[in-house]
Amino acid sequence: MSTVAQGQTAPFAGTLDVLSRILPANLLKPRVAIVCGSGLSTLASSLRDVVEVPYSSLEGFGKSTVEGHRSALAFGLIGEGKGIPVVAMLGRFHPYEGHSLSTVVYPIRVLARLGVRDIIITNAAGALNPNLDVGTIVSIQDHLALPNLTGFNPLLGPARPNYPRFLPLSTAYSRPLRRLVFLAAHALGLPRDALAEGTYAWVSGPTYETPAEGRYMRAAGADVIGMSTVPEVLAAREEGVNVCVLSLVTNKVVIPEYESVREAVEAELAGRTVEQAPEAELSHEEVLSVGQQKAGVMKALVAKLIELIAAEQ
Ligand SMILES: O=P(O)(O)O[C@@H]1C[C@H](O)[C@@H](CO)O1
Ligand code: HPA
Repeated sequence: MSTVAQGQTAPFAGTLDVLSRILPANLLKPRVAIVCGSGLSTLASSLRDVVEVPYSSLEGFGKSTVEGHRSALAFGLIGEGKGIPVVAMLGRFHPYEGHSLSTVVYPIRVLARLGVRDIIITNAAGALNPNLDVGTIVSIQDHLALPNLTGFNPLLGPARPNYPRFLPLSTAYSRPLRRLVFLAAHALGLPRDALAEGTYAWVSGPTYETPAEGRYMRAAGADVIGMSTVPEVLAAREEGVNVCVLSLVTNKVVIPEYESVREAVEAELAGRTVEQAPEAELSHEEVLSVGQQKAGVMKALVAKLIELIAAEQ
């Protein structure tokens, strides 16, 4: 198995050939794709007649090395009767794992070549917006990607025939799909505050934000923050696939008010005590455990959304 270096010709023909030999005809042309975020692989348990294909058998695919991410594609059906053919990525690649941006987005380009028209990209994210509680699902309507703006963008490279040189992103997050997300939540009877709308900030990780960085991204207009998704969105849009992103809030980003230690020490020396907020630290274990606990609602929402997408055809 080799991954895709920046600027290298991608091995699509080999990857598609392997899939065409493994998959039965009714699963070979998935209509919708799901990308499962951290702790969210169970989203694929809505699928029936599943055929799993390990990434290790697909040329160009990397290996997910992050806990909470598996390394396989799951092909299956959702819904009654003949069912809707769906493919789920049980694990994604992040640049912080050492993968090139070309490897990060390679599976998205393969899914587009299989015929996927709509992609539902999920992730675990921290809330910057203080009104968002842990467990809330945020339907993403826009993004803020400092890495893209400063030269870390998966679309960098020579112009290619049949691809736009300058991809517009003002409508990257499909309004028709966002409408269906809210209709799906309604159909499931979810409480109003279970689903919000907002802007996703992409950071490279693997460090979590400092308080100052959290304040900065919030002031810049982001509601949630995470280390994935945006490269996949760009590749999907470049391939002409409609994009829906759902973020599960797994934690509130630690943004304490600025606290002066000097004032605390001066108060202490003067015999006064000053209340200081307890210090808190985020861990990936916390992200995963919240993701796993709250995956049920996300799973129901994604399955209902796919049914509504199919019904609109
Ligand atoms: O793959 P996602 O974006 O769901 O994973 C999030 C971001 C980091 O990879 C990790 C941090 O805990 O979870
Ligand atoms: N910051 C960045 N990435 C994340 C977070 C966070 O708070 N939570 C889950 N992924």
